[in-house]
Amino acid sequence: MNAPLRLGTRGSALALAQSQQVADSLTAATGRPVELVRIVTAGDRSNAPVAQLGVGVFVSALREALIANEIDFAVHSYKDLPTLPHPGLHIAAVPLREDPRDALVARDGLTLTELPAGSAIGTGAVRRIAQLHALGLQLQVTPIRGNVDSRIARVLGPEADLDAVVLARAGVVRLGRAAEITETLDPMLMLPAPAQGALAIECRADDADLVELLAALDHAPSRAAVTAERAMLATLEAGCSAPVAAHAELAEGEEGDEIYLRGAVISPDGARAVRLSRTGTPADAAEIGKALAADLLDAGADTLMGSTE
Ligand SMILES: NCc1[nH]cc(CCC(=O)O)c1CC(=O)O
Repeated sequence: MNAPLRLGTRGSALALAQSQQVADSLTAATGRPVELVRIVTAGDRSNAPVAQLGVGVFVSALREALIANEIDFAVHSYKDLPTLPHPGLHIAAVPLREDPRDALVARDGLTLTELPAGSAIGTGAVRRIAQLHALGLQLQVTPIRGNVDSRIARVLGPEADLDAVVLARAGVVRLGRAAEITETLDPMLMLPAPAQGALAIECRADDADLVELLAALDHAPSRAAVTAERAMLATLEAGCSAPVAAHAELAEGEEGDEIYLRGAVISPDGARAVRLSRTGTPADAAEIGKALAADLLDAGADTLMGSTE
């Protein structure tokens, strides 16, 4: 019998939206019914800042449910996954990636450069804070946290207290709120987080039938791009604790597909940055990422922790 596959998900609006989208595309591609199973994570139960909890708390409850066979598979925002692989689990698919860029939601339809000096701009990630400082726009950068809806409400809600927020475009799009984005930020200004906009579909490594079934959702170019970005991040983590950004693009070259990987390490105060790039073939995605990380370290990435930490 075709019993429904159990897809474990967090209860946040974004997690539910992306899990439902994956469930629908799996059913469309394979005919298998999928049911969503809500998993409450330690991160959902706590009000402590994410910086203190670490994003890992959102992931580990789902992984424990997988290992305990309470669910069959899980959908993660790939950028929230630790770089170390989890024993016994397998990333069976990386579906077609959403636009990986960051987005601005500002009052009155303003773009980043149109914001008047002194405007209050909110964002949570140290990577975004560092790059906003690096732009030298005389903005008042305010650290914020919370889900996508509450962050947008800080600009557009009845009790708005900020002129703008920066967040991942993919999350806003998945929640159906793309119309509220006032500018999608060029990676030259704001290089995204490694794997931003991509999902990771994970199941038990020994569940061979499911590994094969889920492969129907895999999108090879998206997987190659994410592999390059994450290999860069993993190599840098050993030697550097400053904010890291990466963006891989695939393009047709004269001898087949080419991957173009850009990486940056920025000091937290934005005063100094190392930005470099590398190209190669998609088959060498991981090697390109590792090599770019080595280049960044050679160029001084490990010396970029500023005095703000
Ligand atoms: N940091 C939390 C997080 N993890 C994944 C997304 C959504 C975008 C994505 O899937 O990369 C977000 C929100 C954000 O950064 O604005």
